[in-house]
Amino acid sequence: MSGKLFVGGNWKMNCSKKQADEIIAMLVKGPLSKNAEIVIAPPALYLEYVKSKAPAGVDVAAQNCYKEASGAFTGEISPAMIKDIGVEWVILGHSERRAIFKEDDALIGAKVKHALSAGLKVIACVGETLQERESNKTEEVVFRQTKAIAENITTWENVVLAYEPVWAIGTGKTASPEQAQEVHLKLREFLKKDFNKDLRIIYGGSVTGKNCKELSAQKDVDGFLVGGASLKPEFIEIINARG
Ligand SMILES: O=C[C@H](O)COP(=O)(O)O
Repeated sequence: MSGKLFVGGNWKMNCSKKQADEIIAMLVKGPLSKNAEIVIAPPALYLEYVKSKAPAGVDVAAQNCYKEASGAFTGEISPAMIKDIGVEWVILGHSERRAIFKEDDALIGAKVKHALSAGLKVIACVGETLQERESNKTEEVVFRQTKAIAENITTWENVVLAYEPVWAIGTGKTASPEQAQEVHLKLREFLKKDFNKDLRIIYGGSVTGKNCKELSAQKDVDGFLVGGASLKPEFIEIINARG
């Protein structure tokens, strides 16, 4: 899919207010390519603060939300609350949510549906573990996860699909540009065949200033979801990967 390079920065459970200020100062200084769509995802506690300080052209995302608008769900936040503070995006289905917090395809699908109906835009994540890749199950796993998401999409233009092989997340072991391209193309073909739709498909997993250019040059890589490097100065290099 052509268009701007989509660059998401997932801060995960990192940063203090002071560190948030430092990252924002780095983004204010830039330079930020006009050919990039930038979305940063701080922890929920800092969403409103980061939103108020982020420079023009940098959007903000929550890292998760629940599938209901309100109620007795201690510890959760709803899409309505995210919208209420002026934040437009949410990340759903991240592999850390799947593995550590035991979120399954059905819950992720329900979250996608509700977030979209509340007017949020969604970065929905899929990806196989090392064991699944080594037993040739990559396709089966990412198709199953993508199907559970796609079946719940009502507004396709408001969804970005993030392919994040679990073995590449936070490990320094990036998928090669060929490995990323291969899965992205398969996902695109799957969406076309089963849903007659296209989505922006971004790559996540140890993206750095060093490997971003080659990855971003792949035909079916529409951008990145960056973890660790989104907290560092090299995030600017990644934003500018395509110039
Ligand atoms: O959401 C981001 C991904 O989990 C990638 O994290 P990473 O860049 O630290 O490997």
